[in-house]
Amino acid sequence: MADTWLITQKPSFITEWMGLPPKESHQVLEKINLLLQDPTPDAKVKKQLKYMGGKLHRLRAGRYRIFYTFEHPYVSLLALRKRDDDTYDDNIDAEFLGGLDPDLTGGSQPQQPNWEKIFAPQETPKTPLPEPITADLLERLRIPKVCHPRLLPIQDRETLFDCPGIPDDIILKLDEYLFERPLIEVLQQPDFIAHDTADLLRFKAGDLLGFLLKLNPEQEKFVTWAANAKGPTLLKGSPGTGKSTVALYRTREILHRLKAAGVESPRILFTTYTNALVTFSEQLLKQLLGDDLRYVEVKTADKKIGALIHSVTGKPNIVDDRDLKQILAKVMDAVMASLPGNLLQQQAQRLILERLPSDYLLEEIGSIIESRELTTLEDYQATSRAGRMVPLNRVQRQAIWHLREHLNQHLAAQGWETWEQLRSRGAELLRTLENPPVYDAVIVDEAQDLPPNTLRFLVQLCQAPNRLFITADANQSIYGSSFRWGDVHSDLRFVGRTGILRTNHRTTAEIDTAAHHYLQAGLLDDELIERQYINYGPPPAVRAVADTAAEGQLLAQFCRMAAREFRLGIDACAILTPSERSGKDIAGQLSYLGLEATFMGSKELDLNKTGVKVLTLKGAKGLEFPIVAIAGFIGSRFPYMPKATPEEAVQEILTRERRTLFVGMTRAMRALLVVVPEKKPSVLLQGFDESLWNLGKTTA
Ligand SMILES: Nc1ncnc2c1ncn2[C@@H]1O[C@H](COP(=O)(O)OP(=O)(O)OP(=O)(O)O)[C@@H](O)[C@H]1O
Repeated sequence: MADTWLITQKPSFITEWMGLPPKESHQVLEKINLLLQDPTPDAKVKKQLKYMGGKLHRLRAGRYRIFYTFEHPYVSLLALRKRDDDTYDDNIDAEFLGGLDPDLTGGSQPQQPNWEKIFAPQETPKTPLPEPITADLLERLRIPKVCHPRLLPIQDRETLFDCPGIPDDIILKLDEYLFERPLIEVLQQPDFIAHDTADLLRFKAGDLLGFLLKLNPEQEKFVTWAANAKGPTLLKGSPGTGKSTVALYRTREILHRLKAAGVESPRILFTTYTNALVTFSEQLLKQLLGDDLRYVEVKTADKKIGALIHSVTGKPNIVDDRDLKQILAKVMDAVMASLPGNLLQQQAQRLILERLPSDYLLEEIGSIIESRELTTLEDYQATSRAGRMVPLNRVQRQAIWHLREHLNQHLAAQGWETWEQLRSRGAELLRTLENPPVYDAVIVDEAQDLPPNTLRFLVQLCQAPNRLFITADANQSIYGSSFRWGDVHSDLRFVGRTGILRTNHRTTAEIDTAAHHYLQAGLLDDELIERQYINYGPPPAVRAVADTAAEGQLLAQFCRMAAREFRLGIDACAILTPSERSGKDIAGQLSYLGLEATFMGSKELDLNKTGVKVLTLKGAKGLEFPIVAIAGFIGSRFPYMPKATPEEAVQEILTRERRTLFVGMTRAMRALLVVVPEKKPSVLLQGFDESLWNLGKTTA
């Protein structure tokens, strides 16, 4: 029996095909059908070329050439080119290749956009369009009619990019069709699966909304891996290796398995870390599952805990940070007056309570005692406090325990509780409920920041440990300093079921390498993992600015020029800031400079909004943007260091904030700029290695 072949295609291939006139479009499709019967070269219609180590092939379809590769079961459609002369076959023009080296099987890099050009643009000559924009073409590309009057008169590329009132995705689609993308850039695009040419036709007619991403082999493995084992599965990997993507596909796989096993209405919980990620993941799951999304609940763990407590014991009353600090100040006298032990011990306890700032004390109580559900002083004395850099001996821990008791009494008297206490109450409630509202499967994405009590809650929500799937990257942990699976739950033993993804699909090798080098000082997970890349580009850049006005100008120029240089729209740009205030200031400044920009708090995040998105560094967790600038440090207290913070705690804060910056850097897909203050930059904004970062002339 003949082999069965499936199609994968690049997004630019689809646009090129959709733009063809009907006759040619049909002809190309017929040729693809032939290709699916047998993609091997015949030296006539199908020919093997010398590029990509002999993997690149071309197929003739009238005046068009289809460039493809194949490896069973996939025929991968890369590009469609109109060529009139037949001499083209073996010696493809250099422009089409865009720097692809015939002798190399991989590792070729596209031409690098030039940073100096981005920061000091000169007037560029107009590039005429290779063919006119016609109503027919716009129809074929399914560009809405309202846009036609503005697009039809355009004759050059620069005017196309500056066309007011036309959404970026439309401009980019037209540009993609009109200007051939060099093959080396095409190769960096993801592959999408279309089972057959009928799928392509359905997509063209608007009956199919999108295609599924083709996973790489290691990702494919973890979609099904250990699904029938006894315990849970953990998937680790650096940023951008596709952990969340695999979690989504695993959800689909579990759903299919549950249905195949006769579960009529499966219930799956998919938890993400932030509200923004809930919206994002829901959209992706909708594409993947269609109507079956109704079997999956997407929520943050905190929402789930809050809802359960609300339904069983009534609405929780959470104390806010300011009130909590006030209560701490209020109870301190009574705490000092009632310290246990002999005089010497009391003196030592008094000293530590005076020495540690209130933030540190509250964090110790919240993230160590409450989050770990430590209920006795003995348990607290025995706990490892990993990641906390101020060492505390037995007597000092006793002081903190004593403080915690007073604090809790006071909170209880007011009918208040902290988030940490609420999470513990949620976990406890599940343990005691006769019929806990469990799920058939629980997927936990970005688990590295979940406190132990929350993880326990989620473990208990899952009917069977083998239906628990967790993704995590300890180096991206920014909320807590400590992260040890062993502390968490006996059901969280992953021995033999821990997978690691190595290929970064998001960030270019240059940005990711520079970000990891920057992180080195704050590394939590020192397991050496060899990283592999799909994308290459220019090194990230650092620029120093004297004041906020100069910063605004620089950011506006960077966003405009980088968007153009990378053939992306301004929508592709994000600016990440250390605080909401600096984010709002920058958004205001960019708007003043004529660039559409919106600050988005994590609750009002709308990734479909046009213009530059300005977010806090923490709010950007788990998200990604093609072009990223990290800015807003002038006049901001970054990193925030409470007064009189002891030296060891300073180190702890610096390490954590270094990870925050690392998370921000690794949100970038193609271009990254870090803007630092010229005067007195924090130590975290110094020491960028010039072999990895473009430091420019203006850098401190
Ligand atoms: N096989 C693939 N082919 C093409 N693109 C991919 C593939 N796998 C993942 N991607 C893309 O890479 C990007 C990063 O994926 P994803 O968000 O799943 O990574 P992650 O490991 O969860 O990252 P982080 O830990 O930073 O949140 C996404 O744009 C995703 O669509």
